[in-house]
Amino acid sequence: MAITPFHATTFKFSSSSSPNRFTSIARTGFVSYPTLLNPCKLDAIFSSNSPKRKQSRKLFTVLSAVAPVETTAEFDEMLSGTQRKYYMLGGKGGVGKTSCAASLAVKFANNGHPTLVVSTDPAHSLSDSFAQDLTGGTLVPVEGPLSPLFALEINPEKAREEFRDASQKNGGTGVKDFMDGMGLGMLADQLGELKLGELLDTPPPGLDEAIAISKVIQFLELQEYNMFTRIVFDTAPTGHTLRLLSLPDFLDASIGKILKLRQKISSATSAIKNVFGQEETRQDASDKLEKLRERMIKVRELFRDTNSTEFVIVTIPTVMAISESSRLRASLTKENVPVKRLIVNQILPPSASDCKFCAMKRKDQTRAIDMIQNDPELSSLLLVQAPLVDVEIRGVPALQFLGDMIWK
Ligand SMILES: Nc1ncnc2c1ncn2[C@@H]1O[C@H](COP(=O)(O)OP(=O)(O)OP(=O)(O)O)[C@@H](O)[C@H]1O
Repeated sequence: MAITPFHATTFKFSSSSSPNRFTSIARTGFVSYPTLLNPCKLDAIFSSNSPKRKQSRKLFTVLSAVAPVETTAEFDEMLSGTQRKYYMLGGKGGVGKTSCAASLAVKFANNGHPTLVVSTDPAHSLSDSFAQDLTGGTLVPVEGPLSPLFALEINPEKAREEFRDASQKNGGTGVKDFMDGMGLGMLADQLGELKLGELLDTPPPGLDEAIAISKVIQFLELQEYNMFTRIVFDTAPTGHTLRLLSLPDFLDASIGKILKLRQKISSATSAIKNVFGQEETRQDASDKLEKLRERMIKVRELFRDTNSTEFVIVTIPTVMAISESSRLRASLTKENVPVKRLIVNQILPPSASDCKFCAMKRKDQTRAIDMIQNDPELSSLLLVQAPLVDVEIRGVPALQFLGDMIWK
C-alpha cells in the first residue's frame, strides 16, 4: 500500500482578540479544514446548489487523489489505564520532537492525565514550544490544559556536577590522591582503569541524558510527584539517544567497581583511617554513589519495560531522516527498547495547484514515505502522519491543535 500525504490543509490563529482560539482555514478559502475531514459535510456541499459546488467537486477530486488510507496513532490505547506510563520521543535533530512531545503532553492533560513533560535535550526548546518560561530545573506548571501539566527542563551541566561531586569524593581524584599519599599505588592503578575522571571531564554524548533521566527518576521517587500518570520525554537527537541506551550499563559497571574498590580501600586502610577521621564523609559519599547506581539500574529497566514505556520515533519524509530512523529502530530493538509508533512529521498538505517547487517536494516526500513501507525496521510500526503547517507551533492552543491532528 502506497502512502500518500496527509490530507490536511493549512490553519492559523483567529483574530488577535481571541488568541486562545485556534481555527482552521482552508487555503482555498471556500471549504474549511473541518469540512475537508468530514465526508458528511462534503456530501452536503455536493448535493447542494451552492455556486461553489463545481469548484468544491474539483477540489475534492484533487484531494481524493492524495488522500491516504488513514492510519491513526491509536491514542485511546495510549490514554487507557491509570498506571504511570512513559513516552520517550526521539529522532534526528530538528524533525519536530519537541513539538510532538509537547502536543502529546497537552493532549494527555486535556484527557484527564496529570502529566509531566521533561526535556533532557541540552538545547532545551520546551519553553519556546509552550511560549512560557519553564527554565530553572524544577517543575513548572504549564497554563492552559484541563488537568495539571508540569514541565521540567533538566540542566545537564548541573546534574553532571552533582554526579561528579559524588563520584570524585569516592572514586575519583580525591581517593586517588589519598591512596597515593598512603603508598597504596597498586589500588590507585585500578582506579585509572575506570577512566571516570576522563568520563566526567569530556563526557560522551548521552551521559548528560543518562544523568538527566536519572534525575527525573529521583524527582519521581518523591511522594508529591505520585500524581503524574503520564511522563513525556523530549529527548536529545538520535546520536545521544543511542549512546544513552548503553550508558546505564556502563555507568552501573563503573560505579559498581568504584564501590567494590571502596570496600577494598576501606579494609586496607582500616588501621589508619581513624587517624584521619575521614570514615564518616566517605560513608556518606558512598551512600550517594550507591543511590546513583540504583537509579541507573532503574533507568535501564525503565527503557526496556514494555508495560510502562514506549519510545516513539519522530521523523520527516526525507530519505536521510528515514534512513536514520531505520538505524535508530534497529538499535532500539537490539537494546530491547519497545517501539510501536513512527511519526512522519511535516508532510506537505495537499494543494489543488502545486507550484514547480512544491510538486518536486511532494514527489520527494512521497518517495521517502514509500521507503518506510519497504524498510524492514520501520514497516511494522504504526505510521502516524503529521502535516507541515504554515505557522510556527507555539503556545498551548497551537499545540492542542497539532496534537488533535497527530494523536488520534
Ligand atoms: N508539523 C510542523 N509544521 C510546521 N512546523 C513544524 C512542524 N513540526 C515542527 N515544526 C517547527 O520546526 C522547528 C523544529 O521543531 P522542534 O523544535 O519541535 O524540533 P526538534 O526535533 O525538537 O528540534 P531539536 O532537535 O533542535 O531539539 C520549530 O520551529 C517547529 O515549530
